[in-house]
Amino acid sequence: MTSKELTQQIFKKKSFLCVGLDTDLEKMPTYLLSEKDPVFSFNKAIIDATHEYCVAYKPNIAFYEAIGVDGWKALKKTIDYLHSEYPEIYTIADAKRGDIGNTSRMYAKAFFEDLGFDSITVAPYMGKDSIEPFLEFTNKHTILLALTSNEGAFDFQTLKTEDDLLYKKVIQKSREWKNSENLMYVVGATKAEYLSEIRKIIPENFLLVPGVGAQGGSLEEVCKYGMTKDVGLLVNSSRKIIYASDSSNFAEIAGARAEALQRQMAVELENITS
Ligand SMILES: O=c1ccn([C@@H]2O[C@H](COP(=O)(O)O)[C@@H](O)[C@H]2O)c(=O)[nH]1
Repeated sequence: MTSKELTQQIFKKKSFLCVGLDTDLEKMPTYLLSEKDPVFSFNKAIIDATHEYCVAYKPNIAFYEAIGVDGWKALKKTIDYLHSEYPEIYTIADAKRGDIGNTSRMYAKAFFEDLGFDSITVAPYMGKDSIEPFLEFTNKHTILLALTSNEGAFDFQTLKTEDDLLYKKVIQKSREWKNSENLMYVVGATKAEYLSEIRKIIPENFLLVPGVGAQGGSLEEVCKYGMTKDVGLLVNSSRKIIYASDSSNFAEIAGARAEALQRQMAVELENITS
């Protein structure tokens, strides 16, 4: 999916919500555990109940890898289900990959070609040749970790270099890479006050913003500092939506949580269209 098509979906659905599919056998309703594929059953129920209110889903690959082959099968079934039932939905593999170029190319093939995700998150630490293999893919996005939502982001990302903070250097440098128009960036909602500075460097790129919900980030602050005239935001919430309840109507309650966030987003979108 292109950025333009994603923006069209955002205005159509009045939502820039991304629902995180961080599916954990220990957190889902226990009655699902007797199903043949509990991870897929849970994901399907969440997707069916929330798809009206969001434009993207972001399975975090760690949750699938953690349960081995069954996890990979459930991930594949989930992405195939999205492609067949809701092809207008944007998909993000939150995999945080990146390696020497030869290996990065294999990661890119796995997530873009085999699984068919629209985008993947990558770590910038290994530099240009570790990211460019991902950027070669047409109509696919590579989402670079810029300023993450966790406390440890301050260990390295905000270190002063001779001319700028490290995370800003990462963003600036990435703009020189081949096919850099295919880049998006991760900026944590818990770091919303940094967004105006970030927008000075990348006024137009999409930002994937995790951290609203369980991590306490504010949607209003993210919009105030990070929203562009074309929106330019995908705001993710995982646990607060998918584990809103562990009763038999968990999906309905997740749907209500997603709808509540979508309504706040519709108000924010009014501000840029009126
Ligand atoms: O900076 C980052 C980068 C990625 N994440 C991921 O997003 C979700 C957030 O989940 P919540 O339950 O809404 O807190 C999760 O998959 C993280 O690994 C992030 O939080 N921060």
